[in-house]
Amino acid sequence: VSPQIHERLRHFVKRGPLTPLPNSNLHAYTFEIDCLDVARQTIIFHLALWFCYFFGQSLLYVHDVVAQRAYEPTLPQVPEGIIDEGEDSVKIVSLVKTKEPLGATIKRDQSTGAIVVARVMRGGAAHKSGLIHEGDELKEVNGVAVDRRKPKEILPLLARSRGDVTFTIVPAFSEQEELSLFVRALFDYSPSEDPAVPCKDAAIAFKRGDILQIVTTEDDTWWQACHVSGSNARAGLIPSQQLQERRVALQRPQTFLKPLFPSLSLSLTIPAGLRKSFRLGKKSNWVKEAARSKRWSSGVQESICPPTYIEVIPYRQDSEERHRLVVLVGPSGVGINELKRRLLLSDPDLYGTSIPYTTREKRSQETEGMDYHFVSVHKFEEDILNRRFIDYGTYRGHYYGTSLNSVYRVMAEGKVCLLDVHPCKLKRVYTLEFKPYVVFVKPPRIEELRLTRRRAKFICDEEDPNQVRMFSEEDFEDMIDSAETTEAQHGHMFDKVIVNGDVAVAFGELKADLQRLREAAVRWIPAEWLCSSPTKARRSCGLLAGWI
Ligand SMILES: Nc1ncnc2c1ncn2[C@@H]1O[C@H](COP(=O)(O)OP(=O)(O)OP(=O)(O)O)[C@@H](O)[C@H]1O
Repeated sequence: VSPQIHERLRHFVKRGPLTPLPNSNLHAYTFEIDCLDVARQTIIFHLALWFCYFFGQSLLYVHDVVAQRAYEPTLPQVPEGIIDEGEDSVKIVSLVKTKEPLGATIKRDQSTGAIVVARVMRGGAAHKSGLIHEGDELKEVNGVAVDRRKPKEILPLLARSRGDVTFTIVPAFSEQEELSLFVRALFDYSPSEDPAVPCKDAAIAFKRGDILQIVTTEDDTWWQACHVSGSNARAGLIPSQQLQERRVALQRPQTFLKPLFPSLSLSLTIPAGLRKSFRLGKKSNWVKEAARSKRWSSGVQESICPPTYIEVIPYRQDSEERHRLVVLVGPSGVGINELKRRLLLSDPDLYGTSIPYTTREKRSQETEGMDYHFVSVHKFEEDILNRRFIDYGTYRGHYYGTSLNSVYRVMAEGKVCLLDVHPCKLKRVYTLEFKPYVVFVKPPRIEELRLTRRRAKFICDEEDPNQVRMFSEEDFEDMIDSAETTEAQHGHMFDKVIVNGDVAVAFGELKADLQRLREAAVRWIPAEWLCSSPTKARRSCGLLAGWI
């Protein structure tokens, strides 16, 4: 039956739509059923045909509407001459005017003479439409140019309007649109794993270290941002700084807020420039305990806010200043010296390292300026007073330290200076002058540590390089524990995190990364290096005060 019905329908359609009789009830339609051979059809067939026709006709009608896109609203023509070449883009807003007023006031701008929207009343038709905003410049009302009229001449135009009122508007330049705030994300975010995101499709994923442009911070909880690099420039939702801080605060262990031994926190100064494996070796239980307390206490002082985003600005490097400071930080024994050694060997003309200062006696096999700069106690203390050390400390009655001079020396040779400092001392060089690139060397999971370090030994006494020992299970645990704390406290300063599992892989990654850094025309540097006062962006959204 259906092919026949289809055939009949086609026939009807060709002949044009059927017209119901004025008394349109079911029995009154004629439907030209004469074209069917009534004699050969049962009553049921007629009824089926009738229904199919009825719905079929509707279906064909809908098809035509969709095919011709006749459902789209038609915008009025933009009158010629109203908009000059190169002028701001206009928008045409059509509102349905009821008896209710539009809920907006207009005024003449004193400086430009333009007619602008002075106020949009909350809850009024204009406000509810979301299409008219304060500061919008009115060009036309219902096709009549208004830009040379007085406000009182425009009101009658509106009063006369019934039904649709069409406005031609130059949208106001909104402060919020002006927001051009770049941040580096300090955490990984995946909307698919976030049950709280209002709309997963409207959000964007990012990784720690990604540079994001914040487009709007109107919503306190969900900002809008887009990736600066990459093909997808679509803005999407990201957790706001406040939201992320709240989330981290909820996850943070209570001990973080309660230092165990606050009084010990400043008493430990770890010498710089020493082989850290030696530091690992000299750890006594007391030292370990104190080190733990130091982590929490300094953490509380420095990281009241959990790291969320850090404001950055683009910095164009000129070829003259390609060689900068590369700071390697990480827990003792993680492999910083190993990576530094491999970099120096791979390209001795490109990389150099700062030579530590010490007050201890030079040994026969040591060379001044190669192993250490050997100086007197008086000279060392003078340099301490003159703030010439990035980091210094004492061991067995001798001073050891890394001086700013030794960094300047390497940089003056046109080399990339590889510096290894305790993260607490990073602040000393975290300035525009040095523009450090900070690499955090992180241990892998404990299983991989056991596997990769099963034959590794480290020097455990600075005074005696022959004193070596193997890693213990406790060393691994301390390394992981310390890495977590360092990352939580100083992670906002890290440009790159390298996991040192397989040393060849870690070295390859570090080398390639430093190569990319040298070749990059633009670098994203912390805004705090350049602007001590709040930036325009900070003012406009009232955020990012201090570090975030
Ligand atoms: N990925 C790795 N796989 C195996 N052994 C490693 C790896 N990285 C480093 N080592 C070895 O671990 C030992 C300690 O490394 P290294 O001295 O570089 O650590 P460090 O971070 O400089 O330590 P410290 O800060 O305490 O001086 C060395 O014997 C080194 O060769």
